[in-house]
Amino acid sequence: MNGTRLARLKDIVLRGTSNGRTCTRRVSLSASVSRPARQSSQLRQSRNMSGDSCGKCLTLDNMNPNIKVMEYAVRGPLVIRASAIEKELAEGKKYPFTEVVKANIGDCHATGQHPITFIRQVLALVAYPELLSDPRFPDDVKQRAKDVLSGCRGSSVGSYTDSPGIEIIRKAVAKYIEERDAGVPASWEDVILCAGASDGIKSVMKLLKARVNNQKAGIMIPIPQYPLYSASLSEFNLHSIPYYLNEDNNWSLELDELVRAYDQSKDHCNPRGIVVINPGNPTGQVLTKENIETIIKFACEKKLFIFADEVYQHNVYAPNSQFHSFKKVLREMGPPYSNMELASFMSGSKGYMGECGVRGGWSEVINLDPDVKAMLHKSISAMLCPTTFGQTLVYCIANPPKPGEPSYEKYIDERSSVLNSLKKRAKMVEETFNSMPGFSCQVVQGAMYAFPKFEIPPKAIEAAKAKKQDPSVLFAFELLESTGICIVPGSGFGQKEGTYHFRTTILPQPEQLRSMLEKFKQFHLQFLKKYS
Ligand SMILES: Cc1ncc(COP(=O)(O)O)c(C=O)c1O
Repeated sequence: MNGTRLARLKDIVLRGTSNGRTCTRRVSLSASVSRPARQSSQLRQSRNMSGDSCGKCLTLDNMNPNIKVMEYAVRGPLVIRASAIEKELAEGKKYPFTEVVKANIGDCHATGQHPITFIRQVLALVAYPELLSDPRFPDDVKQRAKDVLSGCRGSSVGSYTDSPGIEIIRKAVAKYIEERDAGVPASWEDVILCAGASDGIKSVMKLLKARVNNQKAGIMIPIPQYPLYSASLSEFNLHSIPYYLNEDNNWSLELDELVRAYDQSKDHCNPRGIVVINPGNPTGQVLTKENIETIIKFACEKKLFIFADEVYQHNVYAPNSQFHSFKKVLREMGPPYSNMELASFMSGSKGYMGECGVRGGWSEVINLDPDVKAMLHKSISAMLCPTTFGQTLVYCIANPPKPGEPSYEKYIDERSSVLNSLKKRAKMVEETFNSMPGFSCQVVQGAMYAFPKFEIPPKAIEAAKAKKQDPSVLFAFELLESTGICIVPGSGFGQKEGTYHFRTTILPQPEQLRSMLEKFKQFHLQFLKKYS
């Protein structure tokens, strides 16, 4: 048969022996593979099976190198150790503490936050529509559940939905955005529902080509950053261009630094985008409108795609801070800025909802070239659809109880109680760290974290060096082993050379947080003594 002729192949079954046992493997080959390619593939497979006795096809040597270089500190080695300690405690092993406090991750319900009743009731009804006639559920809850079910094929959340999400929910999100942005129009066709903001961010980021004009494409990211960004950039083989937030000015984002970072990156990459996290994680700063205008002007001049991570838009605590969406500011600036490409991201995991495990969020992507937009939709369609529970959560956020509806008062009560308590905890954390010797903690204006700077004694730095660890990692491990408190070392987010930080959430409930901070203080004194 002609070697170049394409042959249509069915699945083939390969047989080999392993330790005397016969093993069989079904290998699905692509629909059109040239005959020589097929023969050599068969040969490789059979060699592997007989020679390497059913050895692994996928090894560290031949796997995707981009995944190997990925790091995600929020769930890194420290957290693995914390989980191991938790198990050991449950099995009766003795530690100088009785519980592990997971202050490493913004997982609200895991640290005792109560779910919002309205959200859970709507989720319950869409899951089990028989309850629609149950008098314990208020009418507005029933109506929201019916709305969602009417958008589901077969009136069941067990069906796939359109890939960008259920149309009535996308329309509700567009309306919500318009109201949030004081009437600046939003099109439902620019809204894409996603399985958490992480999913939305990655879907847009993967549109960027990894190499442009023979150079790696680069994305500007804040330092400190939320490690999803560095991890995703590694995964997509894109270059990180770090720009530093100014800690001395409450983690402000300054133009000079953007220009420096951009100019220095030009030798080794082709800058294509900029990520801004507002309110900031891990730094908790809330950008002013003027600040956002400056960033937009910079991005316009340098032709950068803007990724506005706005998942903490409900979490603003400082009395003189206010959330301004990038979309609103950009539209109000008029042309050419109002025509810039922007993707903004929102999540059901944060805010007053804290429904991290439900996996719901949205992206609003504006001014995209229509052909690119078609590609984005094609790309997400390969993943079928975001979860219907995640979409239902989004519907509850976008269409919450209105004044006069039966759930309204309880909803407002629960929502304000979560947000007011977070505000108090933000203050408590900031004040405690600022009272500790060698610590400085900026005002937690928003989000769910504090990122204090602290001094580490030279002997501890040497001890860390001997272990090939960043000193912030040594501190965090010792804190965990002595107190059960799990935080994330500053090195996981990026920190200026010679400075040491860590990130803690403000999420433990007030009593637990108070006791955690007390233990933290005592540990710190012991640490200073140990390494003095
Ligand atoms: C800044 C930021 N962006 C995105 C996410 C991801 O959120 P989600 O749970 O919606 O994927 C997080 C989660 O902590 C975050 O802090």
